Amino acid sequence: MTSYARERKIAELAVRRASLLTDSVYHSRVKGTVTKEDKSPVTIADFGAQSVVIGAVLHAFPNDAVVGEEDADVLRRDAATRELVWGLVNDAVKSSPELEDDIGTVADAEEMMNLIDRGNSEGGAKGRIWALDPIDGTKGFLRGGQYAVCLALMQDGEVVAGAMACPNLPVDPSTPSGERGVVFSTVKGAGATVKPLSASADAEGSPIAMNAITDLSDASFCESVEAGHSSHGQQAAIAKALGITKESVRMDSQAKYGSIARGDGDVYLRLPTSATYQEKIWDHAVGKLLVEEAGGVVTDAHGKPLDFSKGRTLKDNKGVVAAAKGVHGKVIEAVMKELGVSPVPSL
Ligand SMILES: Nc1ncnc2c1ncn2[C@@H]1O[C@H](COP(=O)(O)O)[C@@H](OP(=O)(O)O)[C@H]1O
Ligand SMILES: [Mg+2]
Ligand SMILES: [Mg+2]
Ligand SMILES: [Mg+2]
Repeated sequence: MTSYARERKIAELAVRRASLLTDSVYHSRVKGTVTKEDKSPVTIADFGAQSVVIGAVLHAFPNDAVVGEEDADVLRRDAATRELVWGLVNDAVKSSPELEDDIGTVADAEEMMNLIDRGNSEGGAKGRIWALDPIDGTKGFLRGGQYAVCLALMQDGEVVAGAMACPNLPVDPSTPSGERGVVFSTVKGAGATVKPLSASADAEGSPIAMNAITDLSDASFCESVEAGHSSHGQQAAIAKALGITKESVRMDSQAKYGSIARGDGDVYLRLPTSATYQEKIWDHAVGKLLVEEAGGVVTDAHGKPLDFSKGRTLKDNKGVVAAAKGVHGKVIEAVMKELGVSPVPSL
């Protein structure tokens, strides 16, 4: 049994280095936004972060595969955008020379594009495969909301370790106007931790745990900001049926998983808005393990475990429901009722 301690450390260093890059773009006027074929946005920061993270992973584990959200097609065609991204990547690598032994460097723009394209694994049920979302919540990133740099390792189709940087999440949830920027990390069976992004790379994280609630009347739930990503209307109806009285907390990205994992909220609902959309593995891999390791349960809207072994998408699942162990069953019952489906026999 491997402890995945090194994988956890490398993942943390990788998302930290990438988040320096994304944070600099977040605070800059130039976001270099391009619209993808599916009409969703991607920015120079998404490309830069994908290159930095894959460079780090492959420096430490050259034989591993990566499923990354982005590819370098646009950068190969468009020299101006390529140069902008290369400037960011070069700065991020140069600003952390002490990390070179662990996570390497990126030599030039050509290597940068090749690294981005190494995220082309088809995923699957065999071997070591990393799932990477260089910026999860790109719309939030552009709007000035939450976003996250998300990385997880899957072994034979099961998520076993990962790290997630959330540069805009308050370090202390009770002081939202205070310092921002945290990094979560986790290994299956070893718990989950959080620490400020400002802490040194070697600093120990603090263990996190979900609120161990059994009664939902005092619970709070979170959901996407984007109404197109999950059904706000159905989620409101479910919350009402469960006796949840607090307003939903709307937040972009897998920061939602991090928030409930550290007890800022209790339930994350993501009910599909379309019958055909397939959730992407990189939108859920690290978040799911963080919640489980903090004492929660994560399934799809029908109560089925999320199956990461099916390729780049969770094609056998619909939606996501994450909640504390003591209430997850009740939440699923309410979801099924709202969706008009009968519960699976195991529940
Ligand atoms: N119709 C849809 N249903 C569910 N998720 C969707 C969607 N269209 C896009 N997404 C995903 O929603 C993610 C953001 O989730 P959230 O709304 O929780 O912030 C996006 O990640 P990116 O921002 O990495 O592209 C994208 O992959
Ligand atoms: Mg995207
Ligand atoms: Mg995403
Ligand atoms: Mg993304």
